[in-house]
Amino acid sequence: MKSKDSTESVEMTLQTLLKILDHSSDEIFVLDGEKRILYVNQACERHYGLKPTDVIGKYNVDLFEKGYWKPSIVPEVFKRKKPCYIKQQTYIGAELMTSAIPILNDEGEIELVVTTSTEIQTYKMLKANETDDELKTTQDEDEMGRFITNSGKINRILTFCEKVAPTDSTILIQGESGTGKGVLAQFIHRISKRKNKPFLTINCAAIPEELLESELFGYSKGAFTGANKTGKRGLIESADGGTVFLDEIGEIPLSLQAKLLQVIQDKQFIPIGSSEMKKVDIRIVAATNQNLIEMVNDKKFREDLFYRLNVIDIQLPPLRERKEDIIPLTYNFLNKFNERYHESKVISEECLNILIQYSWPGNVRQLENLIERLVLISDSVILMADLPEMITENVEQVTQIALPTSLDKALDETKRILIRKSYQTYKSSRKVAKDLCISQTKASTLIREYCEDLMNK
Ligand SMILES: Nc1ncnc2c1ncn2[C@@H]1O[C@H](COP(=O)(O)OP(=O)(O)OP(=O)(O)O)[C@@H](O)[C@H]1O
Repeated sequence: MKSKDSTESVEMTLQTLLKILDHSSDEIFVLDGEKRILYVNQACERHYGLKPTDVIGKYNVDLFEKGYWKPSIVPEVFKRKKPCYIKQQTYIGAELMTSAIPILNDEGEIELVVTTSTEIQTYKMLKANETDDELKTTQDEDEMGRFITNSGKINRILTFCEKVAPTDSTILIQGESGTGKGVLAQFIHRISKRKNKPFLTINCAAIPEELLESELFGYSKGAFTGANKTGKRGLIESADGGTVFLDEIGEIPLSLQAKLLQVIQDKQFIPIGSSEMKKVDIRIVAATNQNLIEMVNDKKFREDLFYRLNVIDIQLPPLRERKEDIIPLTYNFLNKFNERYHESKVISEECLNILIQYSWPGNVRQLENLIERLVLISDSVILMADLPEMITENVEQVTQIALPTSLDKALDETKRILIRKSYQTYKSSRKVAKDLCISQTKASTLIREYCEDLMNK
């Protein structure tokens, strides 16, 4: 009797087995002999910001070429047909120790490769002799210009940046606050031929008007009372050969705009108090969350400067218009703050669902700040209850799709959420149709079906 009980207790269904694999802290990744991905467990989401369903069935090389991880262990294991070990870095910031074990068939050909990846951070946290400073420097260097995204829109922008980065054209990045304009500027610098020269940033809104000129252009000795006796190089001169990122360019006073125009047009300027013209070789990337055209119309921004800055214009969409980025960014920040605070917090699926639904008025910066706070205040698993009310009160109740019981139900729920959100914003079937790229007839039918309670509000 006793032995039957114990046999029963170890009997496992496929579902139980999959559940066990999904709860492994390590990533398990299985390839077939054609290097196609047969299986990956949930850890995949933590490491690459991709759901297992986005990965299974794809060829390994296709994901590798998109840059989700580097380097690849697969060519080596297929070549050697022996277990291989490697250190990898994923594009959302996880560092992995990966082993790949080949399983051979009777002919000695590779039938399967089972790859297991462990986060190195777990070991780093145990290494008491490693100083915080050491950790931070390597991390900060790695992070510079890494633009985390899973969005088609952003990927098109990054491809465009790859085309324009090698030129010296001035670039204007427009987008709401916190969308990543600064990160994009660094990305452009990092892939340009100026990458080994300085990348210097100045926030035109953060420096008082009277100091901005000397910060940008510097001054000669004795230029004004209180000035440094030896004079001072400005940011533009210090960045010679590199890139100057002028953040919040809309705030630059009219009085300085002509001088900036001269730098862009003629690559030269005169420091305060000097009579000597200085030559510089810089590329300017500017950013703003203001409507510069309106400012030009209101005579607050010089038209000639606007056209000079706007040679290449990039519009960075807000986070609510690229919700596919929420998961990879969340895991990226989770990795970053877990490492910074020596924690190993994980996030629950219901919590992730709420983050996806929220509209993020403060964009990526708001998400980053929230994840930092959650890493500090939550227990080992970040739960919905840890989220601030401001977020939970402003999302649709979607917990029921966290674990959908069927594909139809999940699709129906997604449709309901999208249509209600769009209708609440636009209140017209024509605009909803445009917003969701469907016909107006279809929009009207869906509004009647899902938004009855909102129609007379
Ligand atoms: N795609 C991204 N990948 C990783 N981090 C990002 C990304 N986008 C933004 N961030 C992070 O979000 C924060 C805000 O980004 P950033 O300062 O570049 O935004 P911004 O649009 O320049 O904001 P502002 O207009 O207020 O200056 C930064 O800490 C940045 O590291």
